Amino acid sequence: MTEENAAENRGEAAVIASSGRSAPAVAVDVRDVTRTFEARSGVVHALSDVSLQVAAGEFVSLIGPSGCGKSTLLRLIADLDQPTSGAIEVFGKPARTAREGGDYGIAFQQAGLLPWRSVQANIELPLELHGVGKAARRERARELLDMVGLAEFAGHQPAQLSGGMQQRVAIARALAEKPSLLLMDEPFGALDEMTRERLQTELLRIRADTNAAVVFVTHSIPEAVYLSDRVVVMSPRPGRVTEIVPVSLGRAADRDDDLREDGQFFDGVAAVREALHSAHGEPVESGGKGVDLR
Ligand SMILES: Nc1ncnc2c1ncn2[C@@H]1O[C@H](COP(=O)(O)OP(=O)(O)OP(=O)(O)O)[C@@H](O)[C@H]1O
Repeated sequence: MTEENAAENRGEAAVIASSGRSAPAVAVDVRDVTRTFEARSGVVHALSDVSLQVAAGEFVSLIGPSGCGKSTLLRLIADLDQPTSGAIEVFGKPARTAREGGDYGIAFQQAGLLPWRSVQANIELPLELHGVGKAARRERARELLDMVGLAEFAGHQPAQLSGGMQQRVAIARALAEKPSLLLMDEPFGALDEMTRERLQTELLRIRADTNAAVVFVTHSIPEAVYLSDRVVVMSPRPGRVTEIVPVSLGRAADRDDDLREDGQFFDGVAAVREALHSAHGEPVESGGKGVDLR
């Protein structure tokens, strides 16, 4: 794929950014990052010399076997943890500054909603923490509830919603501050296949509307291919980036459910599958630990 095609796939934000008229073209810049943990059993080398750039407006998935450091990398980008060595910048700023400035929203596998707050109050929470006034908070929450199709459930408690609905609330909350970057760690991992597909399509639409860059951790190859501009394939621990597979399925706004039965989609799935198996040093026929080949 040519750079122009890649830029086109990444969407307008990257194009605007590369022309120098808008925000920095690079949303995330990870340089030579290593993370080791001191565990009881000894030193755990979670990440080794990882470098990765994500452009503004680009959707990048991280895929690799269980324990290869995907969540660790996401947490480092989010400034929830610090690298042992190396550096991370988010929109040209240290990760901490980006966190304090609310430059990114974050969503995990468990929706993580506060059970005692209503759906609307959960969505308003990041705005409340940053001192946004009541009327503005309410208006933004209403917009987001519309966006994720939950306007009627504003006053419900999280426990009254299904898992998929709760995850939509979590995505709405992550979008509350109009972040230019979304960090998502297996956000659809706990959902049934139908709900998962629906939310994938919804995420594509939200991304087309907001032009946010996304770093998305998943175990599912089809999910990574359906959503991404590029799929970053990681090796078993210590996690390294072994290959970056470009996906040529067009802009988020042009992707829909029919794509799941398209030859180009299957080609993308095959390319990621092969890259994963090379990273494991395994023949393509066998399943990789912790990776969903469906
Ligand atoms: N706080 C910690 N202390 C010790 N070891 C840790 C810590 N956090 C992560 N690890 C180890 O680092 C490695 C990478 O973990 P991480 O959760 O990033 O992997 P992952 O690729 O996200 O795994 P999975 O796909 O199973 O969620 C694992 O071996 C894990 O046990």
